[in-house]
Amino acid sequence: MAQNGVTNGSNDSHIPSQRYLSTRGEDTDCSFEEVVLRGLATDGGLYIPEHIPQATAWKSWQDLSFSSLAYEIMSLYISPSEIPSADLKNIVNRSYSTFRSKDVTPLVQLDGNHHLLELFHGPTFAFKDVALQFVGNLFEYFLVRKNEGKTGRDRHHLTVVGATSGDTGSAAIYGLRGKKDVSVFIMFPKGRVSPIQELQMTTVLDKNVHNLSIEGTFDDCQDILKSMLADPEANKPINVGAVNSINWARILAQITYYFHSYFSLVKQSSTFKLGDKVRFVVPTGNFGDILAGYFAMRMGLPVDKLVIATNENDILDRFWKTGKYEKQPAPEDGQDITPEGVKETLSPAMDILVSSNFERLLWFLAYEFAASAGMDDQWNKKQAGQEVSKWLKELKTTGSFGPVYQDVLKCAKRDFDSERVDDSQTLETIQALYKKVGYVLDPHTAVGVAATIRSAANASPDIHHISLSTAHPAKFSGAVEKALTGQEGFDFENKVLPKEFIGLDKKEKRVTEVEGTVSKVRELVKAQVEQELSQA
Ligand SMILES: Cc1ncc(COP(=O)(O)O)c(C=O)c1O
Ligand SMILES: N[C@@H](CCOP(=O)(O)O)C(=O)O
Repeated sequence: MAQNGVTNGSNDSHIPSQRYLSTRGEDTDCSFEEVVLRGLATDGGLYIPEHIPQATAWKSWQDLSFSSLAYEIMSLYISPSEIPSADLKNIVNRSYSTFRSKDVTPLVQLDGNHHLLELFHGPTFAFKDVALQFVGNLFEYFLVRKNEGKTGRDRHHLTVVGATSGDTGSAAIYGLRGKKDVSVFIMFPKGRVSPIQELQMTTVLDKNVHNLSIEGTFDDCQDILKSMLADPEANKPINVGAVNSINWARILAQITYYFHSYFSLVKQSSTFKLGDKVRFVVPTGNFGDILAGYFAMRMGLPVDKLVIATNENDILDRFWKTGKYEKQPAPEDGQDITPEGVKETLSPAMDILVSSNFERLLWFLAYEFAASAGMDDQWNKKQAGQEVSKWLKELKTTGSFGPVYQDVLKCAKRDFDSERVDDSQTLETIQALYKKVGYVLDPHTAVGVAATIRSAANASPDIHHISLSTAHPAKFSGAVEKALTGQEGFDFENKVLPKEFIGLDKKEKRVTEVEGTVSKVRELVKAQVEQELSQA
């Protein structure tokens, strides 16, 4: 094995690579490396694998460690001709060695058939670490390989630009800080991330890390990012890459914990057997986390339903109820003005108007609809790409599309349920669970737990629910203290706050305020990268 886990030859290099295509159908036959380094497809769509692999041997994975399981799953999507097996194992092992829990993502029983999947034991205390520790090492791997024997300006330099409502930013920074040949720029909406989230980002002073505070919402930051990625010519000479869940590697890495938690449930519960179906409930914003569950299900994991839990920014919940995807709901009776923009809620990481990964699910729904015509796979794929392009164009120009065909909505409802949880229900859920079992939920997880309680009321009593716990409660002290101050035994400073967060506010910070336009952000990024390269 050479530097940073890159090997030069492999016995398995004859195996053909899994190929990828864009949801808009114009960008096809791409390698895993191209997909990861580009982030967004060249036609503005999102990359998906040409085929969802079947995990025929999934039952034999039940005793594997988290890293070994991740390796097995990823091997089905990344051919050893692209990343030799020994290298992939090395990348995966290094990525999960930074987690505080030996199980990486432990499963905790809350109550009867309700379990909580704790995804916050990584460096930044949020579920994003599971993917971004891996993505950081993956970028490094590809860059080391590309730059072998090259010096100075000949080296390939990657400029990662990210948009965050709080968690992706710090997880990306911790995944990439100090790495060679990479610069990281994270845009966050000024005043709309929690104080701890902002400190987690702005107190990282590595030379390759830059925080940009943008006047506007998360959607504004995401739009700037997408515009930059869609115009590589204007970015020249820098190569812009993505760490948001538009990057396929993010989704891929998240598939592991659906399988892992399923196997943990089999081990922990006397009433749940290998092969039984489970419901996963996922607090949802950009639709990345739950999409990984969809892939797990399509690979063969027995899933009864995937339950989308939204806050008051409920575009997805409205789609599942009406088949219409619209940024703003139509005014209710007696209300003549449609409320404008995103709502600020107690679960700010999900304060999103448009969910970027929903486009990936739309492609699979459109493909299934096309396949019912009985034509061949190529035709179905072409139809799916055209349909998705049409829907997304309509969304861009009118702010909505749909209602989609009844059969498309039927397929969506077969695999998913949806629940909308408002702020008062979020607070009630944090309080009720604390009183019942003494467990402190973060507000995003509470949205999921409230949805689980509703889902359980409508499901067979035998069905087990796994709620995804997406962040540590200390990241959202405002909501947690609002719900629990005065409750017996509640002591935020001494019982909730992890030692890693103490004193963050006293540390030196670095952040730049930037006007929220593509041209201003691009200008700043280019100038900064030029400076970094000239000093390298
Ligand atoms: C704590 C937390 N929960 C839930 C979500 C929603 O996840 P997704 O955007 O993948 O749907 C996010 C942000 O992405 C988050 O930071
Ligand atoms: N909630 C996210 C928003 C960005 O989502 P991503 O999963 O697409 O990166 C955040 O915390 O930044």
